[in-house]
Amino acid sequence: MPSNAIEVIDLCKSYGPVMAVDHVNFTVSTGEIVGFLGPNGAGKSTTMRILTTYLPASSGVARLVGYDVMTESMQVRENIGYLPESVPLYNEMRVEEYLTYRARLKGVDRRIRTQRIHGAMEKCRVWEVRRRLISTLSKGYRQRVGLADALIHDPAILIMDEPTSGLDPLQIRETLSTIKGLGGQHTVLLSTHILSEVEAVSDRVMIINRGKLELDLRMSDLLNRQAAVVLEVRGPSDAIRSWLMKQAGVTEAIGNTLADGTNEWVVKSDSKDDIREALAAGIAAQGWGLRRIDLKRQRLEDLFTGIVTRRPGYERLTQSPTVSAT
Ligand SMILES: Nc1ncnc2c1ncn2[C@@H]1O[C@H](COP(=O)(O)OP(=O)(O)OP(=O)(O)O)[C@@H](O)[C@H]1O
Repeated sequence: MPSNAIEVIDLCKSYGPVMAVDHVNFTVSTGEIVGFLGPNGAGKSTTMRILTTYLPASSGVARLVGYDVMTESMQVRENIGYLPESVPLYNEMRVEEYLTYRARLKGVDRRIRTQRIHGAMEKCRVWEVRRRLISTLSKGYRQRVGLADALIHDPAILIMDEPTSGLDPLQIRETLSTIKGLGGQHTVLLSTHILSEVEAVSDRVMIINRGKLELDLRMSDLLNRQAAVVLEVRGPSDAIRSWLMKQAGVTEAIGNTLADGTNEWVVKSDSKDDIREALAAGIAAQGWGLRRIDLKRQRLEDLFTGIVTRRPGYERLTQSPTVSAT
């Protein structure tokens, strides 16, 4: 199996004048769980529908486990499980009966069929409703039956479009824990609007906005990225600003005068080290009064809002098509 489960090169899709997917490049390594985020109309579903071979791209290349979505769509479908936002199920069938039907349709070998169906029902926690008519199931159980269906042929890649939409908080937690358990054995690409879901389950996050991939970042790197130090300092603001800007690692110092005349500073640094002690010592040595010093980590929500509303300082941060995700 290739080390990149998903490879997307310069992918474009236009609907008339609307560029729904605009020269998108990314790779996903085998076993990774990647959260695919974006505001409404960003191009998430279009990208996923191209990857799952339900929609042709206008140009560019997409390969899943090495198979091209345009020219090898059968092989792609054999290797993926797709959970669309609203799961199409046969209401008049019972859960196990439906999964047996789907396993047959997907060509799961008869000798291992029962084992696969039982395995998928256990993994997705639908064992207790296996004899129930699908029409009588709650939305959460229907979603899990859809997930069991997506898993039944043991696909290398799972693509899920808003898998928790419409679920209650307990069902969301259970679905997320099921998804997290799939990483390693399966490569997972999931789209969602809910940032905390991505933080909870993903190894990596990609943000698409107006068809363009704006961010592609490992969750572990997010923690180290652009930490800001918030300070409250009593002293001459011009002198404080120019002193702050001379300190090692400092890239930006934004001041704001508080009601009592003290200045609050948000200081950004590109250093991986915590610069608070050095700043505190330096401020004391200058004879200024330090009232507060906090480290503020950048959260996914800050990045998402910054990109979607195009705030300065939130530059595009993606891989080039030739750089591996590992
Ligand atoms: N069949 C279509 N015909 C014309 N335009 C379309 C079609 N499908 C999608 N679009 C447009 O393409 C853009 C991307 O849509 P897409 O559904 O991929 O976004 P999305 O990120 O999945 O949004 P949402 O989160 O709302 O589902 C939008 O501007 C949308 O209006």
